[in-house]
Amino acid sequence: MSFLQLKNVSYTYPNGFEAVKNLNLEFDLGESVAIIGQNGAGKTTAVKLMNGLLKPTKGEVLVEGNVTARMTTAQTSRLVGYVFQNPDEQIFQETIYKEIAYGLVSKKLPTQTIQEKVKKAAALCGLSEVLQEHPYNLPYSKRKFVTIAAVIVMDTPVIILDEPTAGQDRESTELLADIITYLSKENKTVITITHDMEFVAQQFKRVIVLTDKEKQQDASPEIIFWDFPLLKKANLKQPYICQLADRLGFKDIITINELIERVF
Ligand SMILES: Nc1ncnc2c1ncn2[C@@H]1O[C@H](COP(=O)(O)OP(=O)(O)OP(=O)(O)O)[C@@H](O)[C@H]1O
Repeated sequence: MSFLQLKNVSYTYPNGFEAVKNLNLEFDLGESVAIIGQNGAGKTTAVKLMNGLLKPTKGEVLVEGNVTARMTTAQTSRLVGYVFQNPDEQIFQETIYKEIAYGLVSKKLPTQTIQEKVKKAAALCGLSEVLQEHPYNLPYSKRKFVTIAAVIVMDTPVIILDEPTAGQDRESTELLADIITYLSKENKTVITITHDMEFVAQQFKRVIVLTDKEKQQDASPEIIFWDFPLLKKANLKQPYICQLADRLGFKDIITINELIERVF
């Protein structure tokens, strides 16, 4: 049985708008998965259903075999951590240390354990030097790493990152890739929503495409980024390396190394 399952899940917002329809998905521990799709496709709604912030209006979400509709949001979020799209919806402490430590303090862990865990999460997220700063002394892109550290520190089996690449420069995107790789090695399930197709091609072996509330595809990037009707339907662009390979007459390539091997 998969750790996280969505079975025929639909969600209609209180205003009557259906944002997710008949979604069936399964995630195992240790998997690293990207969710992509046009604006408004239902990606954020889908992940909020996974961590219990929303409960399905039809179907079931199961975490470790338990139905989230019968769990409190707090219980579900102890298993499925969610880093919000907008860090400013998540940050409310006056130092970065306190922000990362908040969940651990709520769990009443010993101070030394808290210090050790915060130090480790901060180092992973490139925040070791700024722990005593006010979060709003950092730029928006760095505040996103504060919220990532605050979720990682809770050690949940599943971690959802909602658009972590938005507004990030090359160095920060590489740091994100390192964080995701580290978490996968720790046997965490990492589910990442992103509009950065280059990042998806480089980082993920499994990609889920949502369009207009429904799942269109759940496959490897090699399949997804060479499925032109799907890319058109989902309003997605091929990564540049695929575009170049296509012009050179090669197919099914998604990395620079693959292209080099074919050319030379
Ligand atoms: N609280 C809400 N009440 C009503 N409709 C909502 C609410 N939140 C989101 N929606 C609508 O549900 C649809 C799906 O939104 P969602 O944020 O899940 O999409 P998304 O794929 O994450 O989009 P984006 O890539 O732009 O973040 C959109 O049409 C959105 O306007």
